[in-house]
Amino acid sequence: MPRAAVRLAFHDAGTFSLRLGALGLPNGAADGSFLWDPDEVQRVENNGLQAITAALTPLPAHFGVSPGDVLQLAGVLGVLACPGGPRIDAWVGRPQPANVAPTGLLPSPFDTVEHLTGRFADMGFAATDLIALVGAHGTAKQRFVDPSRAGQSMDSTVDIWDVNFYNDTTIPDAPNGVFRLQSDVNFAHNASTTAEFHGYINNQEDWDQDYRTAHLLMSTLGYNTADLTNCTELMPASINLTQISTPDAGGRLQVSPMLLAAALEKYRAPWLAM
Ligand code: HEM
Ligand SMILES: [Ca+2]
Repeated sequence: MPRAAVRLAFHDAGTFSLRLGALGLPNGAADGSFLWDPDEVQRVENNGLQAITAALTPLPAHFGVSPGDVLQLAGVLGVLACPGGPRIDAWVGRPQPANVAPTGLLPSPFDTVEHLTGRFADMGFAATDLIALVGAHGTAKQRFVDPSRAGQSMDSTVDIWDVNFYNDTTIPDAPNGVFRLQSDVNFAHNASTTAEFHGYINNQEDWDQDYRTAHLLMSTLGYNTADLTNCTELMPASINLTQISTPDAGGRLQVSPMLLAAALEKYRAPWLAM
């Protein structure tokens, strides 16, 4: 469910378009329109997001808040639920969705790098933001790109929020059992993105920082944070990966299941008590 929440947060924000906005046309913001327009999740590009959308749909009415706040908070919590996932600043106060999300704007794994960087620029992202954001595929699985390999993950440590994705996507052959999206492999090698992509290999600290900045921007696309309220202090603490793991011979962190269970307990406790 946390993986789906992160992807949903992206699909909610990923129909934002500065160009459409400049023309005075509807430009899907990070407005939770998935929880408001029952048809949106039926679009083919949103396959796999049905369960998380159904789980979140009753919450705006239940809590008396907007769909955008519920959906984007779920995305921030989804990242935080991953061991090692950073605490992204959380903002609330988005108004009700103003319109159904425009179609044809979400990226396909078969789009060219040029198209994808253009689309992200139209959302307001620099190439660095895009390359930091796709690092979320380090905790992603695919089901619909190749159904015969459904359930395969996009890096070799899918349960952990780490930078192995960048290495696993760059090396000539995919590690055993890893499914690489063509678009991610292209980012690793294309002249316009390869420097950013390589910059995150073995560089957890820079990635965390850039990811936090870019995800915050993503979660507020279409809004000005001056009109929103920062509620980051209500978020649970993140799980510090280095405290619950030891590096193996290859320098990769191996998580201790016992310490991970204890950390998850600590993470969930304040929320379960509510
Ligand atoms: C170039 C842009 C992107 C493309 C082409 C892309 C494409 C995809 C595809 C094809 C899948 C697999 C869907 C399936 O078959 O089940 C996927 C999964 C996922 N994507 Fe992306 N994505 C992009 C950017 C992002 C961004 C910016 C984020 C979040 C910040 C993100 C988060 C995820 C997550 C978390 C999953 C896994 C969902 C799950 O396991 O349930 N993606 N993406
Ligand atoms: Ca939306």
